[in-house]
Amino acid sequence: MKTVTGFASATIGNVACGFDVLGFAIKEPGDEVILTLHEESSSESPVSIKTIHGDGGALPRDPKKNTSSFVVLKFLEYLRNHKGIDFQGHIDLELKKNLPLSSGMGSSAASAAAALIAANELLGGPCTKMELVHFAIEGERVACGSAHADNAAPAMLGNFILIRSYNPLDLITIPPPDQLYCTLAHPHIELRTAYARSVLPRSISLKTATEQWGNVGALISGLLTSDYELIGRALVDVIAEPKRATLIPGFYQVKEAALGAGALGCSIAGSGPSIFAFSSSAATAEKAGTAMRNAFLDIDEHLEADIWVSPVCREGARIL
Ligand SMILES: Nc1ncnc2c1ncn2[C@@H]1O[C@H](COP(=O)(O)OP(=O)(O)O)[C@@H](O)[C@H]1O
Ligand SMILES: N[C@@H](CCOP(=O)(O)O)C(=O)O
Repeated sequence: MKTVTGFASATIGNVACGFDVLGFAIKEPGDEVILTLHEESSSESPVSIKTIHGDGGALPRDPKKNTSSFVVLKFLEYLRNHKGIDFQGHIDLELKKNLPLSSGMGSSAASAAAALIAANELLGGPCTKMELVHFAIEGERVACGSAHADNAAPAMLGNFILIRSYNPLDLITIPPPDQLYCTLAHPHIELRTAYARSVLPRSISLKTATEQWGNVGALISGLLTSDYELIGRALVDVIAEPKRATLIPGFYQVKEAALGAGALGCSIAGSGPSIFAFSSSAATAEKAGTAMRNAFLDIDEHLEADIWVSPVCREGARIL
């Protein structure tokens, strides 16, 4: 038997104005997937979920419904159809779910990326990370009904990832500025990605579109030139945030607190309920975290929130 452990960290999709086309990874926390290879096939499915820790029993144990096992099945299918590798053994999967579910932290994508990096290592590394990312994106379809890449791609590849095109998939890696820090505040409530997508408008005005893509261009420019003031100025979302803010108790108070503590900008992490802020120093990022946590506590709901401060992860999914 051979055992391999894969790790993939939390990601923040959208990054305010880049709905479905921009995301980045932070260093911690993340999901772990432990795969054990058995040379002999022992069941109908080549992948079995043996244990899931930390999900409170919420996640599917059916290998075709959990993102971690589903993407390994897609990976094995690809090997058979495109690499001439017809896997005849069996893989036992153990998932350590360190990321909160429906949190806005890309938890399903982290499970998928961790499983894929481990499966690829287990079978001798037949694929590149750029090949693996296709399966991680498909895992999002299982998780929330849509194959958005802004969590899956940075979970696998690290850095900021801009999705220029979904068909064909065209991903652009943007390394982070050296002094960029992310503060992530996760209130202890759940907001399902699929529901948070259902509240979005199906069409927008030309004025709104123009404002949004102007900020996307400015944000990319700020990231590439390490222009921290421009990054903050461009962190404006006029499409998703106005609709989703109402789903997050205290959103505007938390945003004001982060900016008041010196953060460059602040918006919803992915589809929420987590909220992220950028700062140009670790000290300011820590101050913003304290302010965001206190703001969540001060609202009528008195929400507890977990806070993480992290630079952007440049490595992506890795073997532990
Ligand atoms: N292995 C998995 N890890 C996390 N979520 C999963 C997994 N498999 C299926 N899901 C489902 O994915 C949906 C999206 O949740 P999740 O990805 O945790 O949200 P977010 O991306 O906002 O953190 C949830 O309904 C969750 O139950
Ligand atoms: N672009 C997606 C991002 C979802 O991120 P998640 O971490 O909440 O799953 C969206 O905004 O729906």
